[in-house]
This record gives sequence, C-alpha cells and structure tokens, in this order.
Amino acid sequence: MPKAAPTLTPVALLPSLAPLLHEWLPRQRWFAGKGRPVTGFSLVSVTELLPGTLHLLVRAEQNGAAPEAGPGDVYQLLLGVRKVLPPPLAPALVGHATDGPLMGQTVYDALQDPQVAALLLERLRTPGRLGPLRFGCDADIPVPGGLAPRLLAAEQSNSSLVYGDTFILKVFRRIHFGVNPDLELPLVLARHGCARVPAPAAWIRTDRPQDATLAVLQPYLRDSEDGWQLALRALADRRGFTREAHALGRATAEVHTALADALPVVTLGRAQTELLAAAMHERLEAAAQAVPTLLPYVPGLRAAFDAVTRVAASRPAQRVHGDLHLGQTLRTGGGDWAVIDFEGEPARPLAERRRPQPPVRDVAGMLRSFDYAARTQLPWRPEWAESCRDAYCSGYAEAAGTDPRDEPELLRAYETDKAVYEVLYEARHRPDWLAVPMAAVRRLAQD
Ligand SMILES: Nc1ncnc2c1ncn2[C@@H]1O[C@H](COP(=O)(O)OP(=O)(O)O)[C@@H](O)[C@H]1O
Ligand SMILES: O=P(O)(O)O[C@H]1O[C@H](CO)[C@@H](O[C@H]2O[C@H](CO)[C@@H](O)[C@H](O)[C@H]2O)[C@H](O)[C@H]1O
Repeated sequence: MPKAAPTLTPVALLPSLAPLLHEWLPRQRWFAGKGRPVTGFSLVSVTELLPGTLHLLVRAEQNGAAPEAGPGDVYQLLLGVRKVLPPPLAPALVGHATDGPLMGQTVYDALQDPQVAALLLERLRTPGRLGPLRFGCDADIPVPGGLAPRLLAAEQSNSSLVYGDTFILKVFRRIHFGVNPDLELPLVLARHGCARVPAPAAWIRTDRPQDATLAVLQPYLRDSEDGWQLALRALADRRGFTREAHALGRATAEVHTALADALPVVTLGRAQTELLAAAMHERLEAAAQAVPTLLPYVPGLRAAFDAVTRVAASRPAQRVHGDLHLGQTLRTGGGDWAVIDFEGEPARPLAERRRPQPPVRDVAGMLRSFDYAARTQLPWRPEWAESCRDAYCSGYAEAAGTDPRDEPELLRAYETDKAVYEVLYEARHRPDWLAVPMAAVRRLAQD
C-alpha cells in the first residue's frame, strides 16, 4: 500500500481500481444492476479504514438505469491491498492492479479477511469518526472485544459477519442515501420495548456526500433457524406448519402494534388509495417491460389493482416491515419468533419504503412466502400453503384485533404487487426460480 495519503484520492485511485471492478462487481450476488452493462465507475468516497484496507463508496454507471437511481447505484466495498494474497484468501481476490498508485498490488474483498473483520469490530466498539465515517453505539448493549469473526455464506442482498456467535454485523452493499429503515425501525422498536426485533448495538454511518447507513451490529440469535428453512423441512417431512404460521401471525401483529404506537399512523382516503393503485399499475408496467413473459397476464393483474379503488373506505396506514417473508423470521431456541431485515424491498427508493402503508402489505408478503415454500417441492401441495395462510391470518387477527382477511381487495392487490416484484427479482437474481412467482401470476390474473 503506498504510504503517501494524497495518492489515495478518488481521482488517483480510479485507474487502479476501475478495470478490476469492471470484472468483479457485476458478478457479486448483491450487485443490483444485473443485465445492464456497466459503462464506468466513479469513487464517491475513499477512506483508509485500517492500514492496507480501503473503505470505498463506488458508483457503477450503467445504461438504462431506473430514472430514480440517478447516475447509477452506489456500492460499499472494503478492499484490502497486499503484495501477495495468502492462499486462504484466494476466493476473495478482486484482481491485480496494473495501473495507478496500486500498480503491482493485489486487491481483495477485505470482508473475507478475518484480521480485517476483527479490527472492524474493534473500531465499532467505540463511537467516533474517521473521515466521512461515523461510528455509533448503544451504551446499554456492551460489545466485548476479541470475538472471532466469520462471514455468512448466505445468499444475501448484503454481506454479514457473525462475531463469536454473539453479534452479527450487516454491511450494506448497495447504499441508499437517506434514513435507512433497517437501522431506524429496529432502534425505534428497541426503545419501545418490542423484543421481537434484535436491538442495534452499534452502527456505521456516513455524512458525505450525504447521510447514509453503512452497517448495523445486532445481537446474533445463536440457536435460531429461519422460517424458510423450517417451512421447507416441514414440507419435506410431509408435516403441516400451521402452529408455526399462527405464531408468526401473532409476532407480525405485535411488531405492527409496536410500530403503530411508536410512529405516526395516518388515514388513507380515496385519493391516496387511488395513488396506491396507480403505483401498483406503474410497477406492473415496468416489470412487464423488463420481463416480457409477464405481458399476457397484465390485463388480468390490473383488475386486482382496480378493485382497491372501488372499495371506498378510510384505511389506517403506518410504518411496516416492507419485505416480510419467511426468510426474514427467526425462531429462537426458546420457540419465539423474531423478525429481521427492515430494509424493505431493496430495489425501491428509500422515501417510498419509509412511507406509511396499510399493514396488510406485510401480511401479503408472508402469504406469498407460504406459496413459495409449497412450490419448491414436488408434488406441489397447495393445501399446505392454504392452511398456513389461514393460520397466519388467524394468529395475526388474535393479536392485532383486526383480521387481514376482512380487507380481501387490498390483500389481493398487495399479493399481486408482491408477485410482480418477485418476477422481476427472480428474473434478475435467480432465473431458475422465475417459475415460482409466475405460477402465482397466472393464478392471480385468472381469479
Ligand atoms: N440477529 C440475527 N441472529 C441470527 N441470524 C441472523 C440475524 N440477523 C440476520 N441473520 C441471518 O443472516 C441472514 C441475512 O440477514 P438479512 O438481514 O436478511 O440480510 P439481507 O438483507 O442481506 O438479506 C438471515 O437470513 C439470517 O439467517
Ligand atoms: O431477504 P432479502 O432482503 O434479500 O429479500 C430479497 O430476496 C428474497 C429471496 O432471498 C426474496 O424473497 C422471495 O424468495 C423467498 C424464498 O427464497 C420467499 O420466501 C419470498 O416469499 C419471496 O418473495 C425477496 O422478495 C427479495 O426482496
């Protein structure tokens, strides 16, 4: 690593990094712009986090980026720079720099380096600043030193490090400027005494070029298993899942109640409901442009959105999870359900994700998830999903005092909206899974 600090400016570093990132970045699971060529990079910020480790915010410029994305998505990278990469770090290789101040050096993904991961936790234990980076923590949740790190191998939208089976650090990959609900809501819920959500213990934010949340450390629920794995196991063993689904419904309702108590609840009148439906129509339009297999079903799906506006009623709207599915729930060793990942749907702008919404939006997400689980097994067992969906709604109704099934138009519209989102998501990230939401699309377009 060159010693003179001036060489680490964004402009100077770009010739070293751009050719490597061109190859490496689009191949990462969390790269959101798949299917559109990267036309260039710019370095939004560069901080020497540790000796030999650079913290970067990198903008990937792409053709055909969504208008709200501006000039291109911004990603957070921790890059290590070494002369030679030791063999255990070979999978972390980003590339060998052939130009600029890093010429002759090997660049790698430093989150895969246990030494860097350990030092990162050390840095998180004390609040303070480093260039544009701000380290914050909750003094009531002490984080011990010396916890051994391991990088989670999960298929994720972000990257997570588990420390000593005690804490988990989620490092956001695609950075959205503004208040990130994945820190905002768990902090609010923790302060409100809601034990369903692991409370943030420490976090990293930046204030340059704008405010953004970069990472969140939370207690790791060591003996937990996620709802998706549990559901798949129940299916494989030909067992029902209704008791679990019922308890999940209760847990969702408790989180909703706590959010409604802690943050504003608004009433959606007719005009706002029409806007909601219009947004769903727009998303369908955009998804069908991107994934033409959707096109034949568009008229049928539109009917679900139109139905929302025909039912005149004032509806309460509040902050919600925004991307609730079985994979966002953890059943602890004690049998309680916890809810994680309040980021919302990563593809949507932050302002939209932070808007108050009818709580059935989350219910619809979970209902879709039971359908997803049932569809992964052969023979397909629609009655398994149906019984879970019912049990989940009953559990929700018991704890919330309102039954989501009493709003069938809205529930159906949100299920349709979610299935459309899933089609786009799968087409971009897991084309082999596209048939799963497409089956729902066919059903929802016909009903
Ligand atoms: N507090 C936690 N305790 C135990 N495991 C967790 C915790 N938070 C997250 N995980 C695990 O990490 C995975 C990814 O976390 P998540 O917040 O969903 O990240 P992403 O937004 O990248 O999908 C989850 O599926 C879960 O298995
Ligand atoms: O967990 P993330 O925030 O990364 O959410 C994204 O990825 C999810 C898949 O990992 C995706 O969820 C879809 O697949 C799940 C099964 O893997 C299924 O349970 C969900 O119902 C389905 O929506 C999620 O939509 C996406 O935002």
